[in-house]
Amino acid sequence: MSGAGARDRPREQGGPGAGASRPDRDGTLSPEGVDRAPLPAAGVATWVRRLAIALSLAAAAAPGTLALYVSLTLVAGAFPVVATWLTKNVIDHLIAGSPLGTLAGLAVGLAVAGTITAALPQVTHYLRAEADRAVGVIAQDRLFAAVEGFVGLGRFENPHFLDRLRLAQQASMVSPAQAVDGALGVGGALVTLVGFLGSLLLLSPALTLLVLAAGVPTLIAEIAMSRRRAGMLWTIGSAERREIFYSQLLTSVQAAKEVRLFGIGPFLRGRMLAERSTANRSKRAVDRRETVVQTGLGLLAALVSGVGLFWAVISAHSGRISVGDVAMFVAAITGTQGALVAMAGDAARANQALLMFDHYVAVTTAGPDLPVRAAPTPLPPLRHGIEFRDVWFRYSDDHSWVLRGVNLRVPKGAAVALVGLNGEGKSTLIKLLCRFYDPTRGAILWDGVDIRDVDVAELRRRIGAVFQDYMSYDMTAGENIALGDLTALDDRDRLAAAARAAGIHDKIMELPSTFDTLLTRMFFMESEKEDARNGHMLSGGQWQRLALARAFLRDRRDLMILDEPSAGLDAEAEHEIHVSLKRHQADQTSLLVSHRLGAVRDADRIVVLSDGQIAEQGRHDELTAAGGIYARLFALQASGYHPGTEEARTAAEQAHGVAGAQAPGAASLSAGTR
Ligand SMILES: Nc1ncnc2c1ncn2[C@@H]1O[C@H](COP(=O)(O)OP(=O)(O)OP(=O)(O)O)[C@@H](O)[C@H]1O
Repeated sequence: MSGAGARDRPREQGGPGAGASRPDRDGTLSPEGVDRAPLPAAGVATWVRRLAIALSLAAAAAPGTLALYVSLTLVAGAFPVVATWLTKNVIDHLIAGSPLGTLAGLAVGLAVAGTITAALPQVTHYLRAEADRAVGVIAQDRLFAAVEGFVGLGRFENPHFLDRLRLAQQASMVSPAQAVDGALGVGGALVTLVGFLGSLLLLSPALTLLVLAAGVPTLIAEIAMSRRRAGMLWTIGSAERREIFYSQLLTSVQAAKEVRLFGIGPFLRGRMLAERSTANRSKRAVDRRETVVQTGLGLLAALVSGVGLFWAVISAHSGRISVGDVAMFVAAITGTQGALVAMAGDAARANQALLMFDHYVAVTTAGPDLPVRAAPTPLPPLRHGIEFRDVWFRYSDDHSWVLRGVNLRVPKGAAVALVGLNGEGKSTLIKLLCRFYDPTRGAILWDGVDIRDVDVAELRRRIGAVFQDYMSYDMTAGENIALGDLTALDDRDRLAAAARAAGIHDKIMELPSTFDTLLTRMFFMESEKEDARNGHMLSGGQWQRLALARAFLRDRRDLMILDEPSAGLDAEAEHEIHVSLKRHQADQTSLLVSHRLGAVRDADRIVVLSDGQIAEQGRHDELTAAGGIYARLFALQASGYHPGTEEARTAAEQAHGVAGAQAPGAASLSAGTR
C-alpha cells in the first residue's frame, strides 16, 4: 500500500481498547511496552523479588529435594572450618606430647570431617540436578502457558519480543535453578567465611580486616562482570537469531530446492558466519575484560596471602603463636579468600541467572497483548450478520495504512467473496475478523456486539478457517484433520466426513495405515525409513485439502473463512472443492478470498478491495456490467483461458495497467473461469 498520506490519517479512536492495544513503533502490542525494555538496572529490592520468584518456582517444583539441598549446602559450608580447627589441634597436641587417646580422638574426628567433606558435594550435586529437572519442567510449562495466552499475532512479529522470548526460553531451562544455586552458594560460602574470619580474628584482627577488604573488590568486580555478560547476551540476541535463521535455511527441506537451484548456499553460509562473527566479537570483548579483571583479583589475593604468611612465620618464630596456629592461619587465610571468591562467583552467577530470569519474568507477567474484558459479553450463534464499521488498520505507526475506512456487511447465510490485487488487505481484513489484531480505528461487530467485548476463544470457536499460509503438521493424517476440533480426535467417522468434504478421503484410504499414517519423515531413525507405513509424503494440493478438511471438521461454526482455499489445487480438484464448499455453504455464512474469479462468481456478494477501501461490491453480473476493476480482472483471467479471442485481448490490454502485479497468478489461476 502506498499513498496513505496525511490526508488519509484518521484521528485516533478513544473507543474500547483503543490506544491500549495500538501497536507501538516496532509492532509491540503490549500496553506496558515491556517487550522492548532494555535490561533494567536492578536494585536490591528487584534482585530480592526476582530471587523470591525463582525460589518459589523451585519450591513448587521439588519442595523436598530443595529443602534437603539447602540444608546440606549450608552444612557443607561449615566443614572446612571444622577440619581446619581439628588440624590445628592435632599439630599442637602432637608438639605438646598429649596422650595417645586424645590424639586418636582428634584423628578420628579429622577423618570423619574429611569423609563428609568429600561425600557431600556428590550428594548435593545429585540433588541439584534433580531440582534442576523439576524446575525446568514447571518453568517451561508456565512460560508456554503465558505465550499461549497472547491472543494476537503482534508480539510474534516483533523482533525485540522474539529475542526476549528466546532468552526467556533459555532462562526457563536453567536460570531459576542457577539463581537458587548461586544464592545457596553465597549462603554456604558465608558460613565458611564467618567460621574462618572468626578463627582469623582470634589470631590477628588487623589481618582479618585486610583479608576482608581484599574480598570486597572481588565481589563488586564479579557482579559488574556478570551484568556486562548478561547485557552482552541481550545485545547479540538479534545477530544470534539471524544466524539461526540462515542455518535453518541451509538445513530445511523447504528451502533445499531453491538453495540448490539458485546456488545460494555459500551466500547464506557467509551471512550465517558473519552473524556468528558479530556475536563472537562481543563475547570476545567481554571475555578479555574478564580475563584482565580476574588476573588482577588473583594477584591481589596472592599479595594478601603473602603478607599474612610473612606475619604468621615471624609471629611463630618469636613465640607469639603456636605451630598449630600457623597451620590454622594458612588454612584460614586460604579458606577465607576461597570463600570470598566463591561467594563473589556465586553471587555473580546468581546475579547473571536472575538477569536472564528477568526475561522469563517479563514474558510470563507481560499480560494480555490485546485488551481482554474481565466480564466478556456472551457470544450467541450468529443471527443477523457481521459488520466492519469504518475499519482503519495499519500494522504499526511506522507502517502505511492497509485498511482505510472499510464498511462492510456480511449478512448471516451469505457467501461473500473478497477480491483484489496482491497486498490490498484481504488477508488483513480476515485477520482482524479472527481478532489476531484490533482495528486501529473503527469496530467489527458480530450481531452488533464489538468483537473486542467478547471472549476471544469463544469467537474463534465460532469460526472455521483455512489460511493462505496453512500449516502442514508433522503428524498423522487423522491428527492433521483432528487439530481442527480435538473432540474428534478419536472419532473416525467425523474425520472421514471432513476428509470426504475436502476431497482427500480416497487418498487417505490409500495410505499404508490410512488415518494413522505419519505424514512426515522427520521423526524416523534411518533404519525405519524403508518401512512403507512410516512417513508418507503428500503433494502441496493434498496438504491443502487436509487443511480444508481441518476447517470442515468444525461443523458447529457460524462463519467459514477461506483465504485462497484452492490456490494449490488442480482444475478438477478445484471444481470438486467448490461443489463441496457450496454444499457446506448452503445455509452458512462464509467469507472467501480468491484470485480465481471463476470461483467467486456465484457468491451472493463480491467485494473488491482496492487501496485499502472497498472500491466495488455487488453480484457477478452487476460488477461485470459496471465495467470497473472486477470486470477488467475477470476479463483478464478469461483472456488467459481463451487467449485467442479479440474481446479477451482488448480486455487484457485494458486490464494491464491495473493488474500487472497479478499477472503471474492470473495466468496460473485462469482455469477458474469455467
Ligand atoms: N504482519 C505484517 N506486518 C506488517 N505489514 C504487513 C503484515 N502483513 C501484511 N502486511 C502488509 O499489509 C498489506 C496487505 O497485506 P495482505 O496480506 O492483507 O494483502 P492481501 O490482499 O491478502 O494480498 P495477497 O492477495 O497477496 O494475499 C501488504 O502491503 C503487506 O505488506
